[in-house]
Amino acid sequence: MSGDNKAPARWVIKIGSALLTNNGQGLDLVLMQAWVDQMVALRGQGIEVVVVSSGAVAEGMRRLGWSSRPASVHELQAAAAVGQMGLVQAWESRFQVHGLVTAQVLLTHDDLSDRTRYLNARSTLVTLLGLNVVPVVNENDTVVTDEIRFGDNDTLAALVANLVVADRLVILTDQSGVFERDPRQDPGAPLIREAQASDPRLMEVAGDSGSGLGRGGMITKIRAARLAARSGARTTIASGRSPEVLAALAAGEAPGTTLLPDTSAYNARKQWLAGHLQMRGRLVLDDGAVQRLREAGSSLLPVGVVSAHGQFSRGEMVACEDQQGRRIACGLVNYDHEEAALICRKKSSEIQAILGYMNEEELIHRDNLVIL
Ligand SMILES: Nc1ncnc2c1ncn2[C@@H]1O[C@H](COP(=O)(O)OP(=O)(O)O)[C@@H](O)[C@H]1O
Ligand SMILES: N[C@@H](CCC(=O)OP(=O)(O)O)C(=O)O
Repeated sequence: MSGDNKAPARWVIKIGSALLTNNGQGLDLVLMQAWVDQMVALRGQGIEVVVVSSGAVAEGMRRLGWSSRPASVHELQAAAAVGQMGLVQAWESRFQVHGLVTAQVLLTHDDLSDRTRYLNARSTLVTLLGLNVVPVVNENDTVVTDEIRFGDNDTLAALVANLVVADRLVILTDQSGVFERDPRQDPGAPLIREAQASDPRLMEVAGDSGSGLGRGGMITKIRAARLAARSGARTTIASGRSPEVLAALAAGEAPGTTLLPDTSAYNARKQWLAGHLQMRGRLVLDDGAVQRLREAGSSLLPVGVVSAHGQFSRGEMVACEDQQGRRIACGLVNYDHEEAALICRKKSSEIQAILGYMNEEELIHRDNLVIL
């Protein structure tokens, strides 16, 4: 089993309110188009993109002619409902320039804490990515109550990064990154270029939101980096106004502040996978496949799979067993149960002819496989 192609990289890109709405003056359509152009280029390089877009409340306030953030939850929710229309219209039309379709995904805390809803949210997002659609995520502000709200989209973006097991979380904001002191108070403060996400000093330098529009400030961004690190994602906090910031990241440059997971991204992701997703089915492997998985750390190709059991969708967790029923590994599968049944024992070069399309040449890529 070799499967040497890299699994598609996956980035979650979060854009904050002040940045997106030009400090509350209205959606910055020029900047949005610039990010969209770069995201489309990322996709051309094999990087799947999920957008987490704030700005519903800020845009709703502007549309309703409110100059200060209302105190009552109901008014905030009303503003979010108005503003969300503007947000999704703007994203959809910017991506349409490139012939791409977007999808609105509104999530609440319950969606990510309940096991079944978590897996449904995951399947939907992974399916959308498989369909070449760009998901645009926000909190479902109109139905959340204070006790159950994420409150800030930094946390939501990190949980989405966990959900889709992203490689990278990019938080675009109105500052160039994390500074040693809030640059709104001290414009001379030096920029922190790189740190471990877990570094306790970060919590000391990070302050609240200085814009009055965003909710989180730097504290929630650092916490988000820690959450994202659990599933192996590195986080970049950078200025969304810096030209070509996403393209620079894709080119291997490090604009802004990079916050790294403690263990290698690979190990963190594997540990997280092992503990956080429910098994939805089983693949029975032949002896050769068992040996390649254990000894060579290879991907699982369909040719080494004898049979598929259970009702799993693409992107869900399945167990890999030997023919005596011993569990060897588990991992995120690239095909659903019907497709898997059709391609078992077949060479990857035959997938296209059998299914009429090919997602990936492996059933489970080694990056998404945990050997037990
Ligand atoms: N150490 C720090 N480095 C950079 N910005 C900081 C820091 N501490 C606090 N901030 C504030 O965080 C703000 C960004 O957070 P926020 O307004 O919530 O943005 P967003 O809307 O992008 O989520 C910055 O404008 C800045 O005033
Ligand atoms: N769901 C809210 C998100 C508010 C929020 O977290 O804003 P930010 O701190 O700018 O990312 C909205 O769309 O207004």
